[in-house]
Amino acid sequence: MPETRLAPLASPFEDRDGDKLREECGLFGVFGLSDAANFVALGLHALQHRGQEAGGIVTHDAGSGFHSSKKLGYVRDNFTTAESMAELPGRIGLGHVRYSTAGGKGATAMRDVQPFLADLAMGSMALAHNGNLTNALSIRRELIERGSVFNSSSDTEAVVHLMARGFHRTIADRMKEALRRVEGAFSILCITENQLIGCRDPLGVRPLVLGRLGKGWMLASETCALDIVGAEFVREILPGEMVIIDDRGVHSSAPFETQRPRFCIFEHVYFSRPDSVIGGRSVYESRRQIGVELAREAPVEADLVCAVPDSGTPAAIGYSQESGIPFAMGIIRNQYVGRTFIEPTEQIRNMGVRLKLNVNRALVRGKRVVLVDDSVVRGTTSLKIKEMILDAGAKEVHFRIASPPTAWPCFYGVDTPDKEKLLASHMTEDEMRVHLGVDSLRFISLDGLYRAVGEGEGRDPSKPQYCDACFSGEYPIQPSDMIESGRISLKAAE
Ligand SMILES: O=P(O)(O)OC[C@H]1O[C@H](OP(=O)(O)OP(=O)(O)O)[C@H](O)[C@@H]1O
Ligand SMILES: NC(=O)CC[C@H](N)C(=O)O
Ligand code: SF4
Ligand SMILES: [Mg+2]
Repeated sequence: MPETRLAPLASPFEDRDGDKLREECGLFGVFGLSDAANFVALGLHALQHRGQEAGGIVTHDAGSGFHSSKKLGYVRDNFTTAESMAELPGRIGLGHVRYSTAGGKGATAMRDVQPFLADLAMGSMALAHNGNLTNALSIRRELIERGSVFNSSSDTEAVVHLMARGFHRTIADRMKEALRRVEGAFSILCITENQLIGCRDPLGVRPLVLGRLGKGWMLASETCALDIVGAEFVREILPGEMVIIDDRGVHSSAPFETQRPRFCIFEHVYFSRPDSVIGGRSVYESRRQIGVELAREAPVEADLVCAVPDSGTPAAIGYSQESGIPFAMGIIRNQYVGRTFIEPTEQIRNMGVRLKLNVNRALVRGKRVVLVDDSVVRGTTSLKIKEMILDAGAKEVHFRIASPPTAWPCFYGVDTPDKEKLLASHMTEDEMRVHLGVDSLRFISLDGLYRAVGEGEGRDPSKPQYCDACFSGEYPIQPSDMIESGRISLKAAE
């Protein structure tokens, strides 16, 4: 018989060292609509940018109980046929698209794909998570010692086991009890045989919104997922709030001690879709405004403003509007390359961004070009694009970046390279300019970014309004597992 081994205990929360800032996960839950799985599949499709490794849907049908389907890859390839939907009957549904932040290196293993379906003493439930738990490893260790048998290498599974071992009588109360024990960032959805439950961590690091369609309710990571099914946006779930949705409506409670919210500012910069609305602000408008602030902070004489598409586009438009320099499509994106393009051979891997982006040679020849991108992480994209654009005959290249230098890793649901691989962790802005070989390079200031997302006075250093740890190194939640294992030493932890 072939041997089956679970990953060794130490591996689940190793630094995954992705190449880039990888997105997070997307959540979509439906209550009270027949064929809920159809809505879930559409909602997940709208949230595909948040995770492309895998997707899963669990439904509950009053007659036949729970049904689950979990697959690696895109929603469009796995959940679009009538047959795949027929396997998921019921009027309660929960879906998840995943980009892993915990678990073994490499591609997502099937056993880590969410939602997790579990039988508890009082009934079955399915649970899905966006975020990352910073004390999952120590909880896992403790629970394994007490006899829990973990089936995945995901941090999220700790919540399931805490719920299974809880003292309370209802699933919602068990969930509260479990979530009071975990630390980190979480927007979590859970379905039972008669409820859809949603909860945001006390700091509200990750998003979660409530929508309504006819007699049905929805909870989703972003409003763009409500739009795709024609649902009305009702409101955001508040930081630290739990909502329980059943046939009588939506019931809200506050299971945690109140804390000052610290929403992830990078959601505004990059992760969320530009057609989503966060905190009453259009993401597109925030990004355009970042471009406006950048043009004020870092003007330059040039002939064209071009975006590194797609995520740099709204900021490039803002830069152009404020500076008066015309916006043009100097870089064209191949729409058929996903965010995680399969790079089968070394030779193809080396082509890197060329697979996705190409320079509009006729346009940029002889021009002084301002290039606007949302972020510089390792600098790989910027380096390649600069080469391509100079090769096409541009006279000057000026990079303008719509976020401050990314110098610190994220522990709250975004997979980041090791700190030393982040260009900004060991280079000043000017050293980066020399490294990238461009005529000028400027990042938006942290204050400028705060202003662009609606904080007119900028960042309040005594009470920052957002999580901005990847720029500031000020972590609002201790990454306990990482500190305990000696893998990081942080400003905040020193
Ligand atoms: O400095 P780097 O390490 O190259 O990382 C920064 C780049 O990575 C992201 O783009 P990516 O190509 O990953 O995806 P996108 O299509 O979502 O912009 C981001 O938008 C930057 O362009
Ligand atoms: N990116 C995320 O939000 C991931 C959720 C969870 N930590 C996982 O790895 O599956
Ligand atoms: S560290 Fe950065 S990416 Fe992570 S939650 Fe905070 S702001 Fe967002
Ligand atoms: Mg990009």
